[in-house]
Amino acid sequence: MAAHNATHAASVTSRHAEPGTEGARDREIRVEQRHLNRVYRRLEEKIHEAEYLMDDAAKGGQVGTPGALAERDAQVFRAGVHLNRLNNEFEDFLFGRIDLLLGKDGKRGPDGAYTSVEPADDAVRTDAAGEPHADIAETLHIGRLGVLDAEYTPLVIDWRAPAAAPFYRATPVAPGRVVRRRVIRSKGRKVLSVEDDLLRPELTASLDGEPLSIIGDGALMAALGRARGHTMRDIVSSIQAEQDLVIRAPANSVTEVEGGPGTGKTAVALHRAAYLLYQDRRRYAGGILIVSPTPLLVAYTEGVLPSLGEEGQVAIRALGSLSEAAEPSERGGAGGGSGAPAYDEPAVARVKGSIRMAKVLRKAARGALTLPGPAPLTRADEDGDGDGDGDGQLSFDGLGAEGQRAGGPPDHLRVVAFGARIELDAQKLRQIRQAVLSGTAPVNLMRPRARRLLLDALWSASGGPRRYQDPELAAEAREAFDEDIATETEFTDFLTAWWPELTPRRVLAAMADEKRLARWSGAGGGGRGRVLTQREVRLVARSLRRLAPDGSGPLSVHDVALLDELHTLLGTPARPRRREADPLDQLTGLEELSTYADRFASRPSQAERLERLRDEGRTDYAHVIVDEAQDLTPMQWRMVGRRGRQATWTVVGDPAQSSWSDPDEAAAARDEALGTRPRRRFQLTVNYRNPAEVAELAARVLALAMPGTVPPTAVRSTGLTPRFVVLGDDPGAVLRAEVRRLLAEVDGTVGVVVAMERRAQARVWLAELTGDDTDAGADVGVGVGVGGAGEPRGRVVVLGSLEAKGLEYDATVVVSPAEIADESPAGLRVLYVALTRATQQLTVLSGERDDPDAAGVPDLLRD
Ligand SMILES: Nc1ncnc2c1ncn2[C@@H]1O[C@H](COP(=O)(O)OP(=O)(O)OP(=O)(O)O)[C@@H](O)[C@H]1O
Repeated sequence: MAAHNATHAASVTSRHAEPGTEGARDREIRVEQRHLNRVYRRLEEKIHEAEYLMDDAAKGGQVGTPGALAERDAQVFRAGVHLNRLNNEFEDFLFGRIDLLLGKDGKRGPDGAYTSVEPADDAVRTDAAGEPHADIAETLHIGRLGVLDAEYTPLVIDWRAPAAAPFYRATPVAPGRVVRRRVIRSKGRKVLSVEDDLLRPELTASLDGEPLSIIGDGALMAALGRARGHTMRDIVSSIQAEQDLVIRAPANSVTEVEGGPGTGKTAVALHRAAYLLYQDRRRYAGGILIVSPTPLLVAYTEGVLPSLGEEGQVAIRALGSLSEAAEPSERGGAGGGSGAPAYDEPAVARVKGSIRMAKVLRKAARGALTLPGPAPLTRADEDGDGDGDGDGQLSFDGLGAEGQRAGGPPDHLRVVAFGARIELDAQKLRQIRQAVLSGTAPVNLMRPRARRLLLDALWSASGGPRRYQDPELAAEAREAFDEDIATETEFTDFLTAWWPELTPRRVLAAMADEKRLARWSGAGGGGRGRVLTQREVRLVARSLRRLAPDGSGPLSVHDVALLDELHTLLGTPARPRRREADPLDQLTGLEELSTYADRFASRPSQAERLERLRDEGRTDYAHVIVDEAQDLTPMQWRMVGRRGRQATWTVVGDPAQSSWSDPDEAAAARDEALGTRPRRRFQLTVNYRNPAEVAELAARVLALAMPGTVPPTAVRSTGLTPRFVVLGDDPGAVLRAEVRRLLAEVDGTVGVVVAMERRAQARVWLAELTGDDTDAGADVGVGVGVGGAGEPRGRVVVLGSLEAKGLEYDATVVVSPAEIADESPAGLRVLYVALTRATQQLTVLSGERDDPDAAGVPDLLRD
């Protein structure tokens, strides 16, 4: 067995020899290299084993008893998963090591490591001169996956295993058994460097008879100082104690995490997903949803889970892509567009996000049954061309001619049954509709009830009930009557037009009509009970004019929550399943002849399964993680809440960064979504992103935005105070010069944050640096101006203030704080977000509106 996990006997008295010298460093790197070599040799053995198993299983899969085949099936699956994971080339596969004192009770866990957190009473001895000494009893290496040697001794402990927790939790104040914590940086199979933290500086410790070396100043600072790219890195080698508590918190009920900018909330949320999967893979595989505010943040963070070995297990979705109701509908016409490229101004967003919209939509979903053309989809339209050519022209043999002429639903039903004419007039039809709508079922699912009530009414009108005294005879006659009428195309066509199948997009588009929306929001009567004011009605209706009548067209992120609500209110009628016709199938049951190996080969990958779940409109996730939770509007909370009715939750956010103007309304909707589940609250207090100089400036805005809120403590300082520059007469040139200067100063990215309304202009100003040729007049949608690879293209990003959420850049230029602050009632908090994006340097550019002083410091940022 390897020495790395052995109990070391020798005792040593000297303190750390040659601490931090090159000789000691090289020696320690060689030590770790030897261990890494062993790990890779073992991984290669495992890969060969897995390949052999797969091969063997494929050959043997066609014979054997059902039990043996099922067992073989399971083996193959396990081997496949293992092989897949081992084949992933991880950078920093092995990244940590802890050297520990003997555990209190000497017990070991299933992974071979001592389980006790506290050291044994005799782990530390005192020499004659009163100096404490200790022997390192156990050394554990920590990595992205657990690796055991042939004797089941851990070569690497999975970072999520209980035995790895001391690597993250130990502090000099509460070191437990940890004497030395080491972060190992490697690339591929080569160890590049080691950085140590000494957690028991009071001890003289020895390992295998040698003094314990301490190299470097700790890994955290090294990690924080590195240049940023366009994707987030995992923090697995330097998770801090307060973060680790959140990551490993038990997943029952709701885990709420608050913390200021840069405290690692997003990082913690992602690592928590990986931890939960490790903890209980069966429960969580494919069933964790991470909700992010913007597609930019999704793109920024989606590489983290694969780097933690969790590819395809977790769905990360932007709020604008969460609802299938926003997908271009199969039958609802072309040009639907997915995602959320349109932008709603704050005043519009405020109304669309408000909980009051739930009431409006309830009315809209019902009111839309009487919409005029272009008509709803009907059977005549099931050719899928979506042109509605059958609608409005349905001929009911004189049925409802008036309604048809007006382009609305028929208001008149006339049928011939048992040789007699029977009619239902507009008033009767209205009554029936109201009776149906008094139910609570989704509107599209009410059609069967509507059909039944129509038949009841026709039966009554035919005089049927009066004609038969004998109940049995009456029942028989009624059955025959129903069958007669219900099979008439006149009747079925009438029903399709009178109770059309509505799509969420079509109903949303119908809200672009101001008068109609006023009716649906009770604003027509100018008084009591109205849900939206006339002004709000106008704002919403105007914003929806970008949609075609069938609802195709660009959506804003706020529209998506409305569509999702409508989807719930309308429901999807069950359709008969289409089955690929294969006559042999039914005759012989041939599909049973496929082998287990065949079925394994055609087994969908995790990613495919996840995609399929999404296509099926999965709404029952086992765990939902909400990032930037402070920004969800009440309507978005309802949408997210529907995806986690039975779930446990992790909710991370920072109220001080909220761009939503009515926090109380959002809090109520959040409570509704999370239900009465008990909550566990955590607070993160250290800012790992911003240097102290940047954090100090941002704190001035925080004091204005949320007086009394304590900002997180910045963990490092760069000595570079923020720069202030006045935009002057040629703002484009000033901005370009500043961006060029910063590109020369930092190795990584430069983010330029402007007011939402200024995005197009800023893109033009910076086109020569970003390689973006969008013209100024265009609606820039999600507005990223990232060019291709190379210098400086690909390093400069232009963002609207609301898009900067969650992102970070080596250097940030914030253009006109006043413009950003004035854009919405939550503008100061949005400005706070903009000012907290930089990891190295910050420049603030001021226009006239900022009222800069002689040093160029804008009014809002002065002391
Ligand atoms: N323990 C850590 N070790 C190394 N880097 C860390 C650690 N914790 C956080 N960071 C880094 O700090 C930066 C900020 O982290 P993150 O984006 O998760 O913070 P946040 O709280 O979500 O910020 P915001 O509220 O502004 O979105 C990231 O670059 C992250 O990698």
